Amino acid sequence: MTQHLNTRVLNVDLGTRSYPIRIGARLLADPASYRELHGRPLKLITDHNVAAQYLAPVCAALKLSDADVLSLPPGEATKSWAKVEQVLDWLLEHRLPRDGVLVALGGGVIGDLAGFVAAIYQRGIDFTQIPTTLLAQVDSSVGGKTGINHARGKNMIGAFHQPRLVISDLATLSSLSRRELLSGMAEVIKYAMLGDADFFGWLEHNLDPLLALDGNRLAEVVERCCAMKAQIVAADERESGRRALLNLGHTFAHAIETHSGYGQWLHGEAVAVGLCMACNLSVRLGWLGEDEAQRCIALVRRAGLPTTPPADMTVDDFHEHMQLDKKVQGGKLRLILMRSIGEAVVSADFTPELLDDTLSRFCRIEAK
Ligand SMILES: NC(=O)c1ccc[n+]([C@@H]2O[C@H](COP(=O)([O-])OP(=O)(O)OC[C@H]3O[C@@H](n4cnc5c(N)ncnc54)[C@H](O)[C@@H]3O)[C@@H](O)[C@H]2O)c1
Ligand SMILES: O=C(O)C(=O)C[C@@H](O)[C@H](O)[C@H](O)COP(=O)(O)O
Ligand SMILES: [Zn+2]
Repeated sequence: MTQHLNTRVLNVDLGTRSYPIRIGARLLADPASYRELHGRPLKLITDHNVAAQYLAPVCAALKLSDADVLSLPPGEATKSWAKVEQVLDWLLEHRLPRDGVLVALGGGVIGDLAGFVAAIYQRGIDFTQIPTTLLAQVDSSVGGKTGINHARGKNMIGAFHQPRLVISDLATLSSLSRRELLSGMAEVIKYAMLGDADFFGWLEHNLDPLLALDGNRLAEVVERCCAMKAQIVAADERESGRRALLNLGHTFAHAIETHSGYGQWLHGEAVAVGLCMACNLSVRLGWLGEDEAQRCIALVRRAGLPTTPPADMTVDDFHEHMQLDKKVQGGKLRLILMRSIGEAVVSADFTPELLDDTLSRFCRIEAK
């Protein structure tokens, strides 16, 4: 990875629960990154892949011993009740007190799991995010949505629980697999589509160096996305209004992830398809220009992300999973749709027929 900008600090403004997001290179090994945690009892969870690369410097910086660390298997299956129980048992066995802090070192899976455990352990303790994937740095480490999956639906069990501190070390992105990097890019494209037309144009121009891990551009992406998310979360922490815009593409995406049993499709890959489907429906409604939809789909494709759902998925499969979407209100599905590039809206103003037209257009086999 090439040159980085200096450390930048953003703030998520939530009154007494406000917290900093530190973004920079080589923060992870620097004890000063964690000054808010000094003197607090700490326990850390991570996954085996991340542990192999980054656990030693974090333990040195935080003065943690082996007994303070629990490493779990990598992958979406770790966002489960079984792992919640395992982490709770481990915290109790090691007697983490209520003034202790649970540290999450890893991607969105570890962050979502740790946040949920922290929300319920002894009725709620502090937690800290050290995100190591692009997806986690631009999205999951910020905003306090925590939770696990259920066989019937993605993130169906969880809590809003904000971290106390987020440390995003950009240097960790250099060891990410290409597939995981691209998965994070889907959420980046989402931000631009839902709320920032200039950023969308910037991404069109800078995609190639970004995917080649240009440090300055990656730093800019993480900063811009976190700034946008911090602002939205500060205004609507519990998604009673505009926070739902961050769900652009996600109703379709979660249906794909649930259908495929979690893990076969990465979250960002499913989001990429969901973005294309949201564009398609928005065009059918006459809200989004066909040319703008094509620009969005072209960017998703150029980023090496999928644009169609799994070949075995039917219109009925989508309906079944979408009924359980958390944005259903008064029995009516609400979707995030596009008015233009940079302007998304939460809407139930589509007919079942139009939605079916979009689903049929994307499903390659007939309904069962
Ligand atoms: N809470 C939220 O607001 C929010 C937002 C977006 C996504 N999510 C959730 O986040 C999860 C996906 O997160 P993810 O994409 O980070 O996946 P992940 O946590 O599974 O990490 C991806 C893979 O990369 C490995 N890895 C992590 N960091 C690495 C590094 N620096 N170098 C090499 N390998 C590394 C991991 O071991 C794992 O195998 C999904 O469950 C999704 O629902 C939550
Ligand atoms: O932070 C949010 O709000 C989001 O919607 C961000 C999404 O990228 C993320 O995937 C989130 O976990 C989805 O939340 P859900 O409430 O639809 O499960
Ligand atoms: Zn997401």
